[in-house]
Amino acid sequence: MQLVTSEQMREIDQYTINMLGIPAMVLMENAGRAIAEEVLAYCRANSPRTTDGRQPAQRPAWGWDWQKHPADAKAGARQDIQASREVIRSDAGDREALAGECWLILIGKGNNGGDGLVCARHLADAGLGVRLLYAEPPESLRGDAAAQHAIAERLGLPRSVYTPGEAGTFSGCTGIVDALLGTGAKGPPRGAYASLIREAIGSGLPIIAADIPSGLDADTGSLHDPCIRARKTVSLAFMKAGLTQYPGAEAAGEVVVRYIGIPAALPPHVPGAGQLLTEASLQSGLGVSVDRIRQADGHKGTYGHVLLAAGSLPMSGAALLSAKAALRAGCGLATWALPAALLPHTAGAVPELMTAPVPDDGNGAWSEAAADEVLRLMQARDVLAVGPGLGRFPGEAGFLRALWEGIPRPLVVDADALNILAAAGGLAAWQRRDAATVLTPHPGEMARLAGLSTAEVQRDRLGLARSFAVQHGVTLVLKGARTVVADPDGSVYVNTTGHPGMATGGSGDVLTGIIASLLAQGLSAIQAAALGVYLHGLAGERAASARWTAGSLLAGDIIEAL
Ligand SMILES: NC(=O)C1=CN([C@@H]2O[C@H](COP(=O)(O)OP(=O)(O)OC[C@H]3O[C@@H](n4cnc5c(N)ncnc54)[C@H](O)[C@@H]3O)[C@@H](O)[C@H]2O)[C@@H](O)CC1
Ligand SMILES: [K+]
Repeated sequence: MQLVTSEQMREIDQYTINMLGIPAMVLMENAGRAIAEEVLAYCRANSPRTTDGRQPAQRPAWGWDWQKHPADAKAGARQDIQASREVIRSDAGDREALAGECWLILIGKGNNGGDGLVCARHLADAGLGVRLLYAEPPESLRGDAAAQHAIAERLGLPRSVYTPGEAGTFSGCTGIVDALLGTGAKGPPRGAYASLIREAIGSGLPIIAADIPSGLDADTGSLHDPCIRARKTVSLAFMKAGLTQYPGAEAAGEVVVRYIGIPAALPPHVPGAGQLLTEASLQSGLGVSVDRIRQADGHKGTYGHVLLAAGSLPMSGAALLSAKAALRAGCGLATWALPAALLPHTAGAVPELMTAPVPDDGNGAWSEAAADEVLRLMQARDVLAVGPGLGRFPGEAGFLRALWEGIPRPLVVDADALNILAAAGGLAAWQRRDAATVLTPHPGEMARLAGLSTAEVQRDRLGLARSFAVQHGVTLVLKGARTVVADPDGSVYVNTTGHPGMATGGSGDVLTGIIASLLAQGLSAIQAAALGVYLHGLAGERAASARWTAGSLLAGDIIEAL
């Protein structure tokens, strides 16, 4: 599924209206109607007055649901048809059930407010009580939004203009539609918008947001103060990038992307902000399947050989987790290069794993000289993963630089290897590698690599990942909820799988092993990184739901679920 920024959405709107000739009023009509359908669906699923015995929609405890664009998949088209049928049903049968509902529609003065006015009209027709609350006097509306206001006036929809602090603003209401600010918003909500948002949140009523929650930065997912907290957000035409990233994803609640007549194919001059990683987009966009098929006549050599330079006396488990994950992700062989002193303590822990002890003066630590042995081992291996549990040690920069420059094969750099890279001047000071290079930082490691604070990294994860990958010619996996994967060619992917229980020690080591394994099986850097984060998240979800609660999930469980 395509992600867009506000600016890109504006260009797409303009192209659709001016170049294709689809009238803006048609788009607004479709948008408002789609939002109304989502309000009705919400009412039916949550109202005690629902009498037709249908099960309320199960809201996922995390993640989001979205309605697929009809062009995305046949399943999506079916959902759209079903949504229309439900409205017909409501016209005929549910009026009584919906009659107790009274929704307050918050109207801003731009086109987002226009969408709210269309929504109100459809809700009233479906039998809901509606009240319009304008943030500013309706005379301030222009263009299509003003035309929608005039229609609402002729229909006699009850309305008032917001007065801060006035008693009774929300009394008798069962829900709120937030149509205050959309993709045309600039900066934190000002004036009446700010106080109305605060009062709406304070009312405790369920809120459904039109396009984006007002106060959200639609590009980055950071929140202005104040920002609407929605139960559901109806993203129009395309998913706005900021809805995928925390804290925006939290403020948006369940996200539903609805088709409003804007073609699914982007205009030629609009690049898009990225793609959501789903099974469908992995297959169609990146040409990889989640099902890893084995050849009938394949042998262990067919699926590649991973070398792992990892582990030190206090952190040998990190290497074992990476190695086992690599084997579970399907590589034919894995060898662990380890400081020799670790061998007696770890031999046989993963029986399928080969070991290659590296001289260490008996201290269980790495040294600059150890790079020679890793380089020698790499002559007969396909991929090197370096970092998990590596530790910091004298000569570390020389060690890593020797591997970085001396290995003409794919390289996965994680954990302490990333910290070594950052301490040695960052990527600006290192030459570009020709072979695939995948970096897998968590936000703290990313901050060190990019010379930023962790908060700065988290403020615009998509933008930073893209610019870093392009600037340094590496494939970047910026971990965290909704992991971002960026390719040196500027393409960006946002993962959709994962589970809060995966926030546990060793989870990243497992991911490193999976990505290295997929590289060894011949996938490109972006294929391996994208499929790797998708599978890692999916395995985490399965491990959590099958046997464990979120809090008790261990990294090893993710490997078992692979
Ligand atoms: N033709 C189109 O372009 C379509 C637009 N659509 C809707 O229109 C929205 C975009 O509409 P607009 O571009 O008119 O913009 P918005 O409706 O998002 O808001 C812009 C208005 O809010 C004011 N404003 C901006 N930032 C503010 C802030 N921080 N505090 C207070 N006021 C602020 C501006 O002065 C402007 O009047 C989309 O999000 C979507 O909901 C849909 O109707 C589909 C078609
Ligand atoms: K909104």
